Amino acid sequence: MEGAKKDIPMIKKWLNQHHQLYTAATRHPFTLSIRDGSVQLSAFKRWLGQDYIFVRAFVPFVASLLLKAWKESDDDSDIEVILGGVAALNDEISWFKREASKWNVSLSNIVPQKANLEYCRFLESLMSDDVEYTIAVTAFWAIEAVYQESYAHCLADGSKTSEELKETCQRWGNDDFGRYCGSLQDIANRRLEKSPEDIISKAEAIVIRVLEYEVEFWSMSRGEN
Ligand SMILES: Cc1ncc(CNC=O)c(N)n1
Repeated sequence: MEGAKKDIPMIKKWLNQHHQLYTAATRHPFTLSIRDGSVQLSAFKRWLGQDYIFVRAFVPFVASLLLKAWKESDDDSDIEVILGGVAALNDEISWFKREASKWNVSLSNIVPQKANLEYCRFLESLMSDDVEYTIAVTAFWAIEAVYQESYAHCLADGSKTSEELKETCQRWGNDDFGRYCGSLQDIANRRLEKSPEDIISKAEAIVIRVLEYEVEFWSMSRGEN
């Protein structure tokens, strides 16, 4: 395990090892249906309302991550990258409100579904002071990367995404968001490289859980659970 393998960034190794699960999250039937134009409006609206709830819970998670970065990071630029994520979320919340009114979705009386509640509870567990910065920033990368990959694919060659859903896909599928996810991946890899084995395996387990929660979230949007 020492030597040759050391030069391969940790996240790259994990994405190879867990390729099937990563593909399940980033090429899910829900986003594939957006891409091929067959998505049901009811499913899209369900996703929109549920994701608004998720994003509201994501804000305090990112705030807790900022705090961890400030206390534990060895590189000042981490704060700036994460702060970019906060700025995007600020925009995103306004966008959800506009998009919801466009589709006649009421955001005030949405009942969070089981998969969403469980994912939000997981986020909350990561906000604890006991969770190391390295673990939390790796989880953050995974959460953002699934949306980036999923929605970029809806805009890539051969997509038949309807005009009215392109803006949604752009939100996470645009090149800036892609570069931002790349910066998060670099941060996570840099931290993991300096981490002891127990932190590395904890981070890997967390990434797997994020991917599983994302799969469940997409399936929930299709009304499957
Ligand atoms: C369920 C889920 N996962 C990731 C994201 C993307 N991050 C922030 O918007 C999201 N909106 N929803």
